[in-house]
Amino acid sequence: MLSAENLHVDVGARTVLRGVSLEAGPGELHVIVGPNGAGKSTLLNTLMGLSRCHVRKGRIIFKGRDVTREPLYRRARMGLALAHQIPPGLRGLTLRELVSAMERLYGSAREVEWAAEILDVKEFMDRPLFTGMSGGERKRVELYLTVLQRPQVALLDEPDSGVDIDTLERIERLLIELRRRGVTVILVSHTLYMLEKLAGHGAIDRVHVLLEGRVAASGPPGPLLHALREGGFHGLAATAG
Ligand SMILES: Nc1ncnc2c1ncn2[C@@H]1O[C@H](COP(=O)(O)OP(=O)(O)OP(=O)(O)O)[C@@H](O)[C@H]1O
Repeated sequence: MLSAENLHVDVGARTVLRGVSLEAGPGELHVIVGPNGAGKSTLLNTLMGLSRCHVRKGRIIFKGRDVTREPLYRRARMGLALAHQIPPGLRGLTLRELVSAMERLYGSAREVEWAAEILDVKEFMDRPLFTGMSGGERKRVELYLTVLQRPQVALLDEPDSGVDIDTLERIERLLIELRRRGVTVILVSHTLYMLEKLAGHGAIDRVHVLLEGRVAASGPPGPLLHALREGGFHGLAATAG
């Protein structure tokens, strides 16, 4: 469905990714973990096609097509969506107005009623975006807007950061449901506790550990999450050599 082949990416004057490869099939949930600054957001932004991420080498294949040079809007039309780590500011619109505009673009919001329920966003419908929303509320709305695009591949950048434990549980349910519905998810997360729960449900297909712009380890979640719990990224880096 989506693969990165030996991606080397510069942001500004800095080389951030140094040969990253991964391959996610239909309906798979892949998790990217790594220390702050390892390049996780840059990887998602590059897959989405944000113009500040300059691909110096390597390719991105989406649905069998080389999209490395395709602009963001074309990738979005093909079925790729990104939930930002820090949702961009929107002004002058209520959530209801945005939902009805998106409904015209992507089809019925009724199709994703299940996501509105899981994320419990109804109370925000008549609030202007994102005025006065707490960090966790904003994350829920951002996730809902991503699902509303009915993507085939959802790139989720730390949807779980700064949210309370009840919201974490909602996000877990959302991830399990997206996977069940055949949506491919690439998730960046620091929440080991949530990842272990998801792995316990058999909901994670693969974990990739990114260290200094390279995939230091990649595999099924059990052994990798265990190694991270025991030794942190430092321990894993030592094992990976
Ligand atoms: N425009 C830029 N100019 C210079 N360096 C940049 C730029 N954008 C990102 N970087 C650097 O690239 C590195 C990777 O950033 P990125 O946001 O991808 O990390 P991350 O793994 O997502 O980190 P975190 O876990 O803290 O969110 C960081 O060291 C960051 O400072």
